[in-house]
Amino acid sequence: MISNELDIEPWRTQLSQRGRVQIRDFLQDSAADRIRECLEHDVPWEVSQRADLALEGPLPAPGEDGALLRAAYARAREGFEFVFDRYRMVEALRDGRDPGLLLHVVLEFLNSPQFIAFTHELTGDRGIRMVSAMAARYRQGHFLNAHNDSAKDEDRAFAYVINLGRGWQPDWGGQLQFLEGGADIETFVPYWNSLSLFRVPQMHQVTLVSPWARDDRYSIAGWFRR
Ligand SMILES: O=C(O)CCC(=O)C(=O)O
Ligand SMILES: [Fe+2]
Repeated sequence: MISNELDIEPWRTQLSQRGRVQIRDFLQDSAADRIRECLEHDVPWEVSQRADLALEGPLPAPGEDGALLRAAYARAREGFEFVFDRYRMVEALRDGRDPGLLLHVVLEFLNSPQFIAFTHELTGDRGIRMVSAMAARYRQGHFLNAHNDSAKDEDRAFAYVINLGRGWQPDWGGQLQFLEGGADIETFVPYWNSLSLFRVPQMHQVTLVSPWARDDRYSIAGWFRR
């Protein structure tokens, strides 16, 4: 599934020195295409909002989610906020939902001995023993404000994002932006089939996807966990 042309060494060095790296052309083209097809056509998406605001009912159709977005923007003025669509891969596989969905195979691959060995080699952290995953779809106007990915009940060593928005352009928004003291220190544009990887905890955000973005910002993301 991972590109055969990937030379890990320079990325390992950059990751250990800077704590973050973006690797282009990460998956084999055919794997990226197939996963993207699944994300676009087969995944039963749900709205992801702050848990204390759990939205009732079905996902609003694109263009009919204006009220939801306006309310989230108002709350974002006051504190941490996010809106995007997600599919919880770990829970879905565990609960036997959506049999035959390609994402189940992806989750199994991410937890295969081969991929865990790859995480050890790339990060130098041999304590990593599992990879969590969720699929995400940021449509126009979606965002995820600053947070650091630390969790009380999970030992997250690194966060990863496999980006599957086609032909992504810098002016389409949806950038993964790293922050220090409230200022941006580095920005990763979510280019097609790139892997963004960074040490946790680290402040970061996903900026608003532009109204003129010609694709949705699809991704598979999660954590390399100890
Ligand atoms: O999609 C991204 O680039 C980052 C997503 C993220 O920060 C998260 O889901 O915690
Ligand atoms: Fe995050």
